[in-house]
Amino acid sequence: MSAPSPSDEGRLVHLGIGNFARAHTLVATQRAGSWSVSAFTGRTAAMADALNAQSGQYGLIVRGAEDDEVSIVDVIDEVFPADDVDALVRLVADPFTAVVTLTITEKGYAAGNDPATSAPARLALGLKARREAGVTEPIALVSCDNLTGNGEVLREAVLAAADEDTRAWFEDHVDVVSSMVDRITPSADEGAADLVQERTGLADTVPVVTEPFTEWVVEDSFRGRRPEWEKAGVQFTDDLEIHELRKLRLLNGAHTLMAYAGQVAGVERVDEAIGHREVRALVEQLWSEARATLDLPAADLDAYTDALEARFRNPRLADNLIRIAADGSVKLPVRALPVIAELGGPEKAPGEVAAVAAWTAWVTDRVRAGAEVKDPRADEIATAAAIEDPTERVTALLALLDVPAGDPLVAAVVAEELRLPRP
Ligand SMILES: NC(=O)c1ccc[n+]([C@@H]2O[C@H](COP(=O)([O-])OP(=O)(O)OC[C@H]3O[C@@H](n4cnc5c(N)ncnc54)[C@H](O)[C@@H]3O)[C@@H](O)[C@H]2O)c1
Ligand SMILES: O=P(O)(O)OC[C@@H](O)[C@@H](O)[C@H](O)[C@H](O)CO
Repeated sequence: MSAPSPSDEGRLVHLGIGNFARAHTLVATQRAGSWSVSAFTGRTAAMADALNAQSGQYGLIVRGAEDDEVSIVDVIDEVFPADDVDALVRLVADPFTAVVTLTITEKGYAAGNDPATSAPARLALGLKARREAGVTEPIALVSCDNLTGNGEVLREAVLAAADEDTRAWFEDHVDVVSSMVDRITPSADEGAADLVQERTGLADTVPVVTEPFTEWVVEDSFRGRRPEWEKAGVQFTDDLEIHELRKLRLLNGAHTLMAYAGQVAGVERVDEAIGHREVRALVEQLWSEARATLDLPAADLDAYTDALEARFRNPRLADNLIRIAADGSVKLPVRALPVIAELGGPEKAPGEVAAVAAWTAWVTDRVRAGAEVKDPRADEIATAAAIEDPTERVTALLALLDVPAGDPLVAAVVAEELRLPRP
């Protein structure tokens, strides 16, 4: 860990320094070279303490189907806890800072206007300070979360929390950039720290395990400085939407379905879920529906889903379904429900209906077993899942996804729950 080097061309501030940013966007930033990185945790101080104790370095294990490649990533200058709002305000106001990237999870964008609990609100305070400091160079805010139009979602969240003068200043001084990110990054397994120590000598309490595949497609809309991410294979485009939809509907859509249907069927990992005959059949069905909404050549989509299947089958990645199962109430409304609507209703989209039914069945099983459901609406989910009558229970659960009572999806989900594979 160090101060910015005199040869650095700018500073990137990252918000939400979890596993994914350390496996993907920060690796690309290291490869681009010549940029200083300051990072913030999303909520607790734990990752800041851990990374600062090892000078910002960490081990990266790229886990292929056959073997591991281990290296040290050394791109971070300093890590701050999320509640160090003064540090964020100082860094965003500093003209040397030109880019802010975010991996704050989907729910982080709906966290409201209180800087104590909302990253977009903290960013709004930083932008206010940048305006007051008279900085003229545009700063780019780059969302790297799994949301359609993630830049637009970020813009709305920041503007909702900003004061009137900053809102007026925003368009001329802030670029909000959407991006599609892809690299499956599970939680590190217990042997990861030993492997890093053995291969690199680094005593690492927070190693990262990821897959060999990596893709980052970024909207080409920066007016100010940015890292030369092209050097790391990043693609820039004027038409991001199709890249986003392809990835979110085929990869994340299948992940979401497997997360719930796989656990309901009694398996724990993604490779087990895709290897489960009936769960795999549901994934095939969901893919055929999602493909019908994507304006891409069939051959490209075949190649994409074939590659996805191989990635899901990686027997060494050990990606636990419970990781992917978090926050269903936030993801299903932007992932499954739009495909159901675009295809003309539940009867036209049984694979997407299965994803919703697998969620209602899974949360019901968890609540009744007294197990945790990680979700910003966990309390409401617990109340709804405890209802005895299946139609009333599904109605109450789907209301949390903004599906009105009496919608045809309710009956479709009640029926589909009974067809889901069980152990
Ligand atoms: N892991 C992957 O395979 C992967 C791949 C592509 C994209 N992503 C995106 O990255 C996000 C983070 O994934 P990860 O693997 O790093 O998870 P992680 O659990 O390792 O890290 C999550 C980060 O988000 C922060 N966070 C959580 N809730 C927040 C909130 N309400 N407000 C602000 N920050 C919050 C956490 O503090 C942490 O820094 C995902 O939600 C997804 O949108 C992940
Ligand atoms: O939290 P989600 O549902 O957006 O994502 C969970 C996984 O699908 C996700 O982390 C993938 O591993 C990732 O999107 C692959 O690039």
